[in-house]
Amino acid sequence: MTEQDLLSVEKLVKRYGGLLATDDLSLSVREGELHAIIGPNGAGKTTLIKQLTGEIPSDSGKITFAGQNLKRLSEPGRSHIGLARSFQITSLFQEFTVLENVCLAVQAHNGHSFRFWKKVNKDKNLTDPALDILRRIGLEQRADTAAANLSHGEQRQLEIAVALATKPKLLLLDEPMAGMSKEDSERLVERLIELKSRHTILLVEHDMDAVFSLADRISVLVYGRAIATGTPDEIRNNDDVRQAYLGEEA
Ligand SMILES: Nc1ncnc2c1ncn2[C@@H]1O[C@H](COP(=O)(O)OP(=O)(O)OP(=O)(O)O)[C@@H](O)[C@H]1O
Repeated sequence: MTEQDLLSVEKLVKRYGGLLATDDLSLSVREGELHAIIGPNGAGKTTLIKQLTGEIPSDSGKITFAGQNLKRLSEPGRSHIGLARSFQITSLFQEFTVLENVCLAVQAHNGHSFRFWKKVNKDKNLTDPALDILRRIGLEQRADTAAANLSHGEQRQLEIAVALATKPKLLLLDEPMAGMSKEDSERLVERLIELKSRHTILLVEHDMDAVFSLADRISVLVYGRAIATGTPDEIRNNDDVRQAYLGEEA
């Protein structure tokens, strides 16, 4: 671990019965970078994200985030110190508007309950930061639309907006482009280029065009191990990566 590292993963292990989903994995995310994790299906990307957030326990190894060992920290505790995963569509309040969803997340992060949800879109302490986030993610025109009436791509943007409401030090994005049209993906890439100037981001994504245009560094996971970490050019030209994963695509 170096001083630049916001997140450091050392010799992390997760077993599912006889299967090593995370196999002695070490990697780090530097403050300010967008670090992408790629790898074939079943490589262990989602498992790693879940270990980072605390959704599943690790069998061994160490995760250090912002100078703190995460071992004894619960999922909400990790979110509180700035580790935020973009929420899944299923966790959005579908009948509430876009603005209300983000206001509720701002309110929850400020430590208040959802009791007064009816008033959230009238409270400037909530609407000001929420509208700022919606502008950054490109959803401000949809502020008054019910989440249920958004397109798939817009719902994915709203998930990221909800995660941003927790003021994360590190934003974990697990396949944000999944299920999106090419146009929506390209639009989201533009937004992420803006977001990455203000946030450190760990991105798990199958869309290689998005990964190679966004990432400062890329780690390639195969069978739970990082076989390479480097800049997009280094990864493109790495023979092990080409053989194991990218083939002629790179
Ligand atoms: N709850 C579970 N119980 C048993 N095995 C699991 C469980 N979750 C994941 N696995 C296995 O762990 C390995 C890693 O899965 P994981 O979902 O982390 O991979 P992934 O890289 O995210 O894949 P994808 O790109 O398809 O999303 C796979 O072999 C998967 O079958």
